[in-house]
Amino acid sequence: MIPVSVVTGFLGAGKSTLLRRVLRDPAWADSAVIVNEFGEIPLDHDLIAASEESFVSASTGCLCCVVRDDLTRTLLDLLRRREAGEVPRYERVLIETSGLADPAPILHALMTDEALAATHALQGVATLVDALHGEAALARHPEAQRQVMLADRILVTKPDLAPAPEAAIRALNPAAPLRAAEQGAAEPAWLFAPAPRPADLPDWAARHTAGLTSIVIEREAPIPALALTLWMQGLAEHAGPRLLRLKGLVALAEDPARPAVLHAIQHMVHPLEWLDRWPGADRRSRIVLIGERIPRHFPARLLAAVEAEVAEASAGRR
Ligand SMILES: Nc1nc2c(ncn2[C@@H]2O[C@H](COP(=O)(O)OP(=O)(O)OP(=O)(O)O)[C@@H](O)[C@H]2O)c(=O)[nH]1
Repeated sequence: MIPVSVVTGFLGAGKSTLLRRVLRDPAWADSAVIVNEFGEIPLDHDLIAASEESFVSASTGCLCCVVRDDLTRTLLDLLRRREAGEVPRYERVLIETSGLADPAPILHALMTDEALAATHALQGVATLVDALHGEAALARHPEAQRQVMLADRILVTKPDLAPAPEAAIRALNPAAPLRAAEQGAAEPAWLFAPAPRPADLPDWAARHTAGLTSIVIEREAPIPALALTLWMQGLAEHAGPRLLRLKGLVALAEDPARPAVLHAIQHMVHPLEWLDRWPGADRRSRIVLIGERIPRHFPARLLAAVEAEVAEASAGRR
């Protein structure tokens, strides 16, 4: 039986940061990770730098709705390839749901599929709650509420930025063990320990925030750092709290050989990180935005306008 754990938590809570850290731990490196993202292009796949032994498989779309059957198929297909020696002989599977997934239908699928139940053992649900944004997400988004309600273990992330929103968490889940960890430094043996599970999880329909869309921007030409900064400020001013999440791999004009990793969660822009090299041959900048009622073409048009202005200003200085 292959143990399977589900890692969930609202947009930007720190799921990929945690998994990247877990895979760096030699005792947990032999894990297969299935990443699901809401945006149309997979980025986390490139951001969770896997070791030789581990294996990361990515899908986009809504895991709890559209691609729910895909998950069952992916797990069984992965197992077949493991037996055939086509992928590393992983010892467990960690599923990172998208921040907008309701875990209920996912758990239901994992628990009711016969072929899956014969080969895989569900260990539990680890839910990450962002100390800074968690309380607001729990108040506004049904996905975030379900993620906490169904948690077997709760990990409060970003304790360096704010105190844990314990009252909001306990109102939804009074009993699950709770810890806090900075930058994903949680104990995997605690987080992924098998949890007792009721045999009859109801087949709840997924609950979702209405009106969320994801917008993708792809760029051939590197973007000047100043243009990127002004663009993000402009977006924040225009969209305010309607911009839930922005992440990307960006070729900056100042250093296009290494991609900069961009993260913003609502108004909070995290400091840029850098990858040592591009994950593949594709060196285009790619940015995914998730928001409520943001006009589809607005972000790309704003970026083009800001770039033109920055180019004009620097030409004027020459
Ligand atoms: N200050 C601080 N930042 C953190 C911590 N954990 C994660 N972050 C940052 O939060 C941002 C989002 O982290 P991710 O790991 O990408 O979050 P995620 O849950 O995978 O995001 P989605 O895929 O959009 O759902 C990144 O900039 C991280 O560096 C923490 O403990 N403290």
